[in-house]
Amino acid sequence: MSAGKRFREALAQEKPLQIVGTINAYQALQATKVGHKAIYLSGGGIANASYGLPDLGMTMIEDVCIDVRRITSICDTPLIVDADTGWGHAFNVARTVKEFIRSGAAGLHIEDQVAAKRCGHRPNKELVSTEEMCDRIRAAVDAKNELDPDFYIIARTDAHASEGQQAAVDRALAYVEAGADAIFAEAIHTLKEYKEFTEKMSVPVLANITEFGATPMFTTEELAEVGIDMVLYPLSAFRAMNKAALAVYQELKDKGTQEGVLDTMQTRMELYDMLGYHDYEKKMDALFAKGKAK
Ligand SMILES: C[C@](O)(C(=O)O)[C@H](CC(=O)O)C(=O)O
Ligand SMILES: [Mg+2]
Repeated sequence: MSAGKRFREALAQEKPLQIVGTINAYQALQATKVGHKAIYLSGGGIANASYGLPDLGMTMIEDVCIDVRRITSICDTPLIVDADTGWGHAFNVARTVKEFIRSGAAGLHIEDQVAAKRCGHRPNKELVSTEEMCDRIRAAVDAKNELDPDFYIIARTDAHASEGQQAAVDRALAYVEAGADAIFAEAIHTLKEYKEFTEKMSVPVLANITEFGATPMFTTEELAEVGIDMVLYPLSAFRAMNKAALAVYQELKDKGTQEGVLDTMQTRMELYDMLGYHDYEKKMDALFAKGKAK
């Protein structure tokens, strides 16, 4: 079953479908173990974690594909990937889609910002025209139909901040018309506004419940009531990991021992269990010369 198909099955099973950010392959395993049915690779997260850069459109397609492959090679949970602005004109967008599919992704979101993009929750975002964004979507749909027709194309509009709610809804309607499978309404402020989206769209709508941004932390229950189909938590675990790591570095520097932060750490056994370490070890002992010699 293609990754796109697996994502569509997950979407049919859970409403709203929680899509949780997994910054690397290990986190993908952890999210899956907990029972999450869909995972996400954040563009901001790749820029921050893999390159130490801000989320300002500085990473490129291959930078992203490297991280996509790392996750999909070890984890079957369908992965939605942040394609930012798609890295160029329509032909580039088509390549982006094909490379994502070849890398094992289940879907992507592509946004209507200019190439010099910003995080969706920061001021002064600039958008391309509705026509140019529709070209991006048409190119994406055309490309996925060649490789995986179930690959899921989510059109993100950042228009709410600069053009207002009505313009954002109008743009989203045009994006659906252009062939988007779903709409990502970015940086929305109220449940009422989400409801306007879900009532007007003939396709599923995604709410991005990222922390410390423009959108309050609405619960899945509240979002379900206004018809939201997918809820994204792009960087929640990443932010927590960062804070935990900083505390460990600080503790080592200050105290000369990690004793005081040991209870914040996953144990060796917990780590190994997640990785199936012991199964690998058994295989090693059974199959390979070095193991047999012991
Ligand atoms: C979803 C997002 O595009 C991402 O890259 O994860 C970001 C998330 C964030 O910065 O909190 C965005 O909303 O622009
Ligand atoms: Mg992003």
